[in-house]
Amino acid sequence: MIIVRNLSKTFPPNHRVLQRISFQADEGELVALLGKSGSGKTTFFRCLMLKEKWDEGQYIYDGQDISSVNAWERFQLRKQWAYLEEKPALNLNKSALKNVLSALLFKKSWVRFLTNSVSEDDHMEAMDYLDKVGLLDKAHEKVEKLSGGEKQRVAICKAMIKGARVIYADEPVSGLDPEAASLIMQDLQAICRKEKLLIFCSLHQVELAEKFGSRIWGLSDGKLTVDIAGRRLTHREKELIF
Ligand SMILES: Nc1ncnc2c1ncn2[C@@H]1O[C@H](COP(=O)(O)OP(=O)(O)OP(=O)(O)O)[C@@H](O)[C@H]1O
Repeated sequence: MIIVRNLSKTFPPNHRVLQRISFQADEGELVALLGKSGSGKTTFFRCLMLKEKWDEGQYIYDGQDISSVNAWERFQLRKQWAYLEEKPALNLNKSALKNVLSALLFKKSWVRFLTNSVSEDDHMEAMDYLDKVGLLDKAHEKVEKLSGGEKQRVAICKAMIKGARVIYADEPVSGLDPEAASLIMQDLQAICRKEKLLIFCSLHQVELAEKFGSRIWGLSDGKLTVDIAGRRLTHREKELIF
């Protein structure tokens, strides 16, 4: 699904953040990305989401070389990707349900877009996703009243209803207590398996990467120093990352 060869990124004047990163990742994989603070995890995601330009390297998505796509194709590609942040960008004054439905903005027909109307199907689909993440009873609750973990689950529902095929989750469980963090990781693992998504998830907690990652990557000094199937990391592997 994604093939990257020798991707490098330098911030001016000469801060090299990513150095010749190469990998292939496919649908159904949950890639847990570990790395020290400042190791380049966010920059890496931003490059893959075309929010940041890279200096050199080849990036192929679904067989298509990204360097050759035009602005319209980029726009279409971006619709297939979702970004989950530590603090999800939600409208706090609106209900969980309305926040989820807002992700349909670009999927709606023009008539429904202009009249801002929601079809019965959209409504049911949004409720289904909220149900899947255990938020059905909070569907009509204002987001400002939800906990950090619940807000993150609303953001996951937004990604799902948008029809995202790739999710970039940038430290989605930072700031959550261990139980809430584990629930979010369980949700990501479940949708990854069921919907055959490709999920990249940057984490600071090694244990979560070991428990939920189908694959574990380590980023250090701008290089992918570890790329293994999900399992307990050895001492040596941890040293290569931290
Ligand atoms: N727009 C920018 N201009 C210049 N330098 C930047 C820019 N964005 C990030 N950097 C630098 O690139 C390096 C990597 O930053 P990045 O945010 O990608 O790391 P990270 O691994 O996500 O960190 P953290 O775990 O703390 O979120 C840092 O040294 C940062 O200061």
